[in-house]
Amino acid sequence: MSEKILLSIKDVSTAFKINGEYYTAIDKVSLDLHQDEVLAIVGESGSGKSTLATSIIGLHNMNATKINGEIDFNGRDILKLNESEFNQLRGNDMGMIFQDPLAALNPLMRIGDQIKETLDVHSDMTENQKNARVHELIDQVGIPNPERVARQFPHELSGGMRQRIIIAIAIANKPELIIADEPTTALDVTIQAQILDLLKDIQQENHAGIILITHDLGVVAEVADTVAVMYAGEIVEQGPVDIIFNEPKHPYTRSLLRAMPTLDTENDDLYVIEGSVPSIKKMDRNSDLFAPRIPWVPVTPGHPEIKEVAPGHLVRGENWKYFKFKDEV
Ligand SMILES: Nc1ncnc2c1ncn2[C@@H]1O[C@H](COP(=O)(O)OP(=O)(O)OP(=O)(O)O)[C@@H](O)[C@H]1O
Repeated sequence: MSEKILLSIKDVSTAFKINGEYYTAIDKVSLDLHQDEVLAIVGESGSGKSTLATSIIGLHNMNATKINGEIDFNGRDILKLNESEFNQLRGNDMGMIFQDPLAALNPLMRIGDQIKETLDVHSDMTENQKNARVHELIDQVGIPNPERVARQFPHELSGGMRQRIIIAIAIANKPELIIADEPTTALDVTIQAQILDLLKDIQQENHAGIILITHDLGVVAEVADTVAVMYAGEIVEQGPVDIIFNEPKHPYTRSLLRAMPTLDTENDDLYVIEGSVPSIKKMDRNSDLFAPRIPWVPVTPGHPEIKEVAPGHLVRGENWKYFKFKDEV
């Protein structure tokens, strides 16, 4: 992992307008991403992972969204860019990979033309150079017979192949930052592993920084360098991947890890975290938002702050110091 900080997110909060009122979906999130780093953002559904991603890539309807804070990307505060500057940045410097490749591809357009569209920002490339680059990209994401595939339509490819095409589009302009939101969730397990290997290869070849959003800790273990655990729109723990897996501190991180299926766990032995992530309308931001899900632990009043407990390892609040699972009490 390089020393160079590519993306620095400082105190970013995003609120959505619902029936005329704003509700906070992410609250004062701060993170750094280095060049060559794969940062995984984990948490259950509704914890704010996608909202963080879409806040970085500027994909919100600003009539109904308020974003505060600072997002510094290569020295520019991207929250201050106008729409056309943002579009330029997205096409060139940031690549995005989403969960559902079918939704992201145009069903009526040939694969090659869809990849080529991304290259159109380069007015200096000739048509032949673009075609050659399209074939090179299809080859780079591990699809055999690129000339033939370039002429095909999305429905002619399998789900795994389509996700490879999305990755080809995302890396077409060699972006420095790639944001992948649940890139393997829709795929079966063997294909998942191949796509993760591919992401890892690309990160090594292109020296990109990758933000990988997932609810799957198996995916995290496979590819991440660092991890940020989100709950109810906040980071509750953050650190290098081996620390998060081997010395997790926050009760939420420990619960997620305990709930993680392993090869030797029988399905009915799986730990279940009580309750669910509250809706943004019901979050009391003056409290410990995870506390209601561990009701046997005494509640500390007020809102817990995040603190560094060891170099590069941050944990929110103090109750991790005496937290025990219910069956250990
Ligand atoms: N456009 C929106 N308008 C109103 N509320 C929203 C909007 N987008 C997300 N939310 C709410 O913000 C909270 C965080 O959602 P978000 O999708 O970021 O979570 P997530 O961790 O990515 O979950 P998932 O894995 O299900 O996508 C949820 O309570 C969600 O209902």
